[in-house]
Amino acid sequence: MVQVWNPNGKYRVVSTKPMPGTRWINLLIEQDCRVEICTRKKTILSVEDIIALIGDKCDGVIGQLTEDWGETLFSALSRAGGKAFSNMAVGYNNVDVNAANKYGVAVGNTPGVLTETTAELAASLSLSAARRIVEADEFMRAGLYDGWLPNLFVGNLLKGQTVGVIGAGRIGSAYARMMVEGFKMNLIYYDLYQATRLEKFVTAYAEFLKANGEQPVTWKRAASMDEVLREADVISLHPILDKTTYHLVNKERLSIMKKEAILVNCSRGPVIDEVALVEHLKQNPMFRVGLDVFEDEPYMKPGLADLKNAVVVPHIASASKWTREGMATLAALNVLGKIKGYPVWSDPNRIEPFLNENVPPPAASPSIVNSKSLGLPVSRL
Ligand SMILES: NC(=O)C1=CN([C@@H]2O[C@H](COP(=O)(O)OP(=O)(O)OC[C@H]3O[C@@H](n4cnc5c(N)ncnc54)[C@H](O)[C@@H]3O)[C@@H](O)[C@H]2O)C=CC1
Ligand SMILES: O=C(O)C(=O)CO
Repeated sequence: MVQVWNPNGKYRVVSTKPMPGTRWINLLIEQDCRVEICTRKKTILSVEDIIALIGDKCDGVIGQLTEDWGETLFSALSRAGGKAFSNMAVGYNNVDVNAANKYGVAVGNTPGVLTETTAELAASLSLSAARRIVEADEFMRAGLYDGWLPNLFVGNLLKGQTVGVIGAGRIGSAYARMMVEGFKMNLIYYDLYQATRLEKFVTAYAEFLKANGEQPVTWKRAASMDEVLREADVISLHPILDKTTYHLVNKERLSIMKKEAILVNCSRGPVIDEVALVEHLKQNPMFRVGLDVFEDEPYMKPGLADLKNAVVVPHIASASKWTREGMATLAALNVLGKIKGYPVWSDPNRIEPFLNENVPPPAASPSIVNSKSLGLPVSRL
């Protein structure tokens, strides 16, 4: 149930799951690591399962967003001599960073490499919901199509409508750009910070459209999230999950959205109150959702699976081959960097040098979220 690579390696690195590609394994082996990969069929490993994997001596662990990395696991890792953990994910709401700090364990994540892939899935869900693709597909397969009809699966036109983005960070901004440029939608966004590059992009695109005699697109930074919910026709959620974003979309907020709006969630399930959402979908058949994430993954709240106005996929937003291999590489290099005493890369938004397969990666950890708390040195590169 454990696959071992380079058994005589000096440092023991455990991966709680097999991960795509082989580059991440090779990079670890080249730096004298013994790599142990858990191959158990059980999808979600418990804290006890992971304690058993850590054992008595473990220098670092690569883990998954389904695992509960809190006090118990960080103390177990620390007892085994480990100082490094990396999630194979950009989101790390499954990690208690304070507990990691207490045991001096560096916590890595994998930003950037999944930005476009995740935004593309959000765009796919937006289109699937707007054009009722899943419903129509089911209809065809059921043999119900008996000829073209003026009223068959009529959906929403995106062009000229308003796309709303909540959390215009890396992924939210990439999604906004796709929807604005791809479908000539106007943008309204809400974030704690100004998305300057996104604003500049939309302004430049508007100029381009105007110069070509077309209606220019517009953008607005909303003063509140409610403003986005009231005004947008398609709304996509891209904030981190923390105390401030738990149930950000609840019963009251659903009620202020347009009756024919589309809501997409590729962030984390608990950002939406899913029970309230199921009720809202039942009451408003023209309201549609595209969901990649769920409040109690892997489960859906009762009733959701029966609703035709919901498109649901199993947390696959980052699932492209290039991205998943890149995530594995970044996670492995986060752990390796700490083990080898390398500094932390100065800009986690500029991770390309780590992904170039033709040259060795920089001697740094690409992204350590608690580097400041641990006082880790920063790379000058
Ligand atoms: N479904 C999936 O497979 C994936 C999900 N994700 C999720 O997407 C999240 C975002 O990823 P990135 O864009 O790379 O992170 P990011 O840090 O670049 O963007 C997050 C944005 O949310 C904003 N934000 C934080 N609190 C907010 C609030 N209360 N209201 C509005 N905005 C708020 C931040 O200011 C920031 O701009 C991750 O934390 C993760 O949970 C990421 C990748 C794949
Ligand atoms: O990276 C993340 O946060 C995910 O959800 C998986 O890609």
